[in-house]
Amino acid sequence: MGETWGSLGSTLATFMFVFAMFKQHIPRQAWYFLEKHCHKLVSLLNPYLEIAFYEFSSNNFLRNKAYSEIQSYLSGREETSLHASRFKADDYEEVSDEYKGVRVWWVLGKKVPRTPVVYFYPGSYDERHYTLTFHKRYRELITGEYVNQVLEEGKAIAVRNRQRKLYKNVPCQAWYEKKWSHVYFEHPATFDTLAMASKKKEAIKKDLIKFTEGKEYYAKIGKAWKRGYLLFGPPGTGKSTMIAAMANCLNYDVYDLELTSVENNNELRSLLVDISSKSIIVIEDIYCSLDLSGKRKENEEEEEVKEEKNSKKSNVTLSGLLNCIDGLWSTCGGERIIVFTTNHVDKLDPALIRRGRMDKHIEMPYCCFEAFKVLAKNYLEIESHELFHEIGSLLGETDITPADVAENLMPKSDEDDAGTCLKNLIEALKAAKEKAKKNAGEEAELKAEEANGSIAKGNASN
Ligand SMILES: Nc1ncnc2c1ncn2[C@@H]1O[C@H](COP(=O)(O)OP(=O)(O)OP(=O)(O)O)[C@@H](O)[C@H]1O
Ligand SMILES: [Mg+2]
Repeated sequence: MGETWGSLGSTLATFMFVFAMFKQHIPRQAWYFLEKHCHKLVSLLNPYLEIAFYEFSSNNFLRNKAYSEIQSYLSGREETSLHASRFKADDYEEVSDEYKGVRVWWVLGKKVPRTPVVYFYPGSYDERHYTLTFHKRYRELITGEYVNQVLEEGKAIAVRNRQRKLYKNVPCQAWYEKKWSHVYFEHPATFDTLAMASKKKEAIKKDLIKFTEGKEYYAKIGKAWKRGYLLFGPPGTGKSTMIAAMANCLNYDVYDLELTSVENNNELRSLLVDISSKSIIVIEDIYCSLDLSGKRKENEEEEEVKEEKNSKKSNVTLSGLLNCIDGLWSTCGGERIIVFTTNHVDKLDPALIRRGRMDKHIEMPYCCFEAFKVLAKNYLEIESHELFHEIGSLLGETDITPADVAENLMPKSDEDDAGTCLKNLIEALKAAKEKAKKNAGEEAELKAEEANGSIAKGNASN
């Protein structure tokens, strides 16, 4: 067999040599004709077939799922099989596999395959791709059963090994550059450690779980499988902590979308379609990210003119954002949660936060007694104390954020015990109460002065 191939190889080489000599005398049309038929000849003689699976689809929007699944499958095989050679990226090393007694070979590469290729996904030749080689005789078995099994198994392995990630968008110069960079998401916040009234917390948890289980339901009612949450409240009330708790509860990735570094609506759209399912898309401080206080622009042209004027700054418009939240593009991916946070809920455009876009509005309030008890348990590992009563009544009289309570409860040295920390908190609460009283007094004085001024003005004009 080897000899046959060897002699065939040298015959072809001689043919190619002679062919190259006469090449210059052959007219262009004839050259193309010969080239075409030579390829046919080679593919006819080669008993092996190759299939390429490209990393990116030609429209450059999505990473091919098949590519990722094959990657997971092969890395899974590497872990389970003692004999499997290492499968390094870009090294063209071959890994063999067997299915129902049929041998196949996988290679990861960037170059043009030498033999005829069936493109499962369109892509340019220098992209990364896996090439699967097998004997033509088993074409149906391999392209059907085997490939399906690889993809299924790869998907299962990926879910099992999933280490969650925190993504942030990065400005990119060229289409092939990655739009999102990531680190591993390791925030320790959970719903157990979140300081909040337990009834409210349970309701949010149930809402989230119901959402994750709702694939069929969403399909039945004809709604995209996504849910919007608006978290609003003063700084330090736990909005970001809540997002971390949500991600940990659902085992989702987090995409932290910084709108100010998104150049325009088009870029926002392509960022969005690049987000995988089972993820939380977060836009923090939505009020500060964009000028969303004004009315929704009725005239798209107006926005385009504005876009041209400040081509350097972010030109994401309110309508662009709205389109991404619940326009047709928003349905790419599925099983996604969108969370907006803000300290200024009253200043947001109602279009942005209407139900359907932001389905659930969650107010993150100042610290109540129940929330304080969660923090005391987290920070001091106590569930009751003689100072709890006093703290309870002070919390009822003044506004303090969970962040401030937490800071006071945290022991600052080895000598600090629970009593010391609780006393610190009582001092902080009293100081906050005094401050609030003083501010209220000053405000009342100012109002009285203003009222007197307007009366005096009225008298003078009379
Ligand atoms: N409800 C809470 N439960 C537990 N910890 C909290 C809570 N709120 C605040 N904290 C603590 O205070 C810190 C600040 O909270 P966080 O960043 O979540 O506030 P925020 O509402 O996002 O504030 P900002 O509006 O400034 O972004 C957190 O690291 C956490 O330790
Ligand atoms: Mg925050």
